[in-house]
Amino acid sequence: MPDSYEESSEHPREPLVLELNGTAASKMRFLCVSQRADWIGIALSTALSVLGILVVLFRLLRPVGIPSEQSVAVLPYPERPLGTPPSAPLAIHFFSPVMPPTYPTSLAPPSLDLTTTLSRPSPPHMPYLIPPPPSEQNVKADPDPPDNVTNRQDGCKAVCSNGGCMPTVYIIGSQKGGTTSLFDHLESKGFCGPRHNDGKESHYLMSTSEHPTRYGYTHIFPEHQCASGCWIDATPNDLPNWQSPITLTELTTPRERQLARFVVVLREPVARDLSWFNHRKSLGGCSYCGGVSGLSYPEYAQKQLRQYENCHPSLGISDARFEMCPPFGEGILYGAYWPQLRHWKKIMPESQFFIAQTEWMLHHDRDFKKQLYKFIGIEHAAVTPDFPHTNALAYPGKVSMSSLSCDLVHTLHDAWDPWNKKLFEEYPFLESKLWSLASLPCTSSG
Ligand SMILES: Nc1ncnc2c1ncn2[C@@H]1O[C@H](COP(=O)(O)OS(=O)(=O)O)[C@@H](OP(=O)(O)O)[C@H]1O
Repeated sequence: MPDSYEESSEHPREPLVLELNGTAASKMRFLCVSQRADWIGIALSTALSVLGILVVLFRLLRPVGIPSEQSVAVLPYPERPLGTPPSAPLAIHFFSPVMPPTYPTSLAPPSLDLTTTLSRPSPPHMPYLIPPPPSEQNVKADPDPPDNVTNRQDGCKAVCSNGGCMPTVYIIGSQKGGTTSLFDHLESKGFCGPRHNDGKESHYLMSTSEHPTRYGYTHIFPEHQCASGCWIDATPNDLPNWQSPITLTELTTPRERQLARFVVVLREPVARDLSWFNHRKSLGGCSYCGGVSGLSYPEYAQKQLRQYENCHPSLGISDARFEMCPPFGEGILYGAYWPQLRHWKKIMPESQFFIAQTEWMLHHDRDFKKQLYKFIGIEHAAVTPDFPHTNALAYPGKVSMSSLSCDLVHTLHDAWDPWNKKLFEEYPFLESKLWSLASLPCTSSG
């Protein structure tokens, strides 16, 4: 048996049939490998050529306007806890996330009304409205921003890249909590809302948004279309929406998440629910108004109560109940703020939330504004008195709380009360008396 065997040029592909001892067999393996190398080489080079052609085709066919991969943050997807993610009623997807939307020219950026240079505060120290700072492991690392991001850290200015900006202020709730008046006020101070839809709410982060992308979201906030550079997304459906904070995490860089400030104004739940009922009634039929169609408020409320009582009552007042009975845009759990905030705070650092009651905001508007301005990085802005009163949506049949029977108002109050108690325990700076039974007007049956 020779030490080596070279393929004969005369019989290049004839199989070898040899009797081998152990040593020869081990050598023979190399011979076979070398014999097959040609085939493998041919296969590999063919595969590489095909791959090359595909890459060239892909780059040629990619539509103009889609960002390159480097401009899209690839971030870890937070694990979704037990239970299906709830949805919300405003199932509106406003534009294709693939191509940039067009913006109405009528939405000119408002002028900046800030008295001095804006400066972003270090994590806020406002004992009245802000919960204590989070533990260190709660605060996410802040690596260097990517090269193509304008690194503007001052004041409320957004981080912009590739022509779009990531807002730094989010009014996430509560729906019917006076968020439009609050937004209008901040707009009068130079903040800018999304350049689509109603100019206030993007509805982009909610579970109903199809294929949200960083590009699609930031281009609702186009660079150079806001004189102050301070962008807000004021979508109040985000607070009860399971998906919203998860999507926001997917679309943002760690730095952008660190700059984000979440403003939450919570309205007494019975009043909030009635306002949301009136809102849908006032529109006289709309894509998300089905829930109130043909129902009086007492009928609607009883229906919501029954659904709530039948949905995992054994889970009591718990996160699990909220997860298992997701509020699809209405009902008792839609006004249960405690588990909603807990979900958000599992994903975003606690120190970045500004939480207040609507009633407090309206009755202590100067104090509220001072604290809010500091929180969002415009502490030098002049505090102008009073909030505008917008979005009252008056219509002939508008139901007032004082016209409702005390039996109904008390029953509703009792349904929300244990959720409110949890909220007050977790945020002792909130005032339980503002939401007490005595604060709710009603008509006694006797
Ligand atoms: N300044 C002032 N004083 C008293 N009440 C006020 C004020 N600003 C807003 N509101 C009331 O807030 C309700 C609208 O809330 P939102 O703007 O958050 O609604 S929405 O979710 O954006 O549709 C809506 O409540 P209802 O009137 O009960 O429907 C508004 O009247």
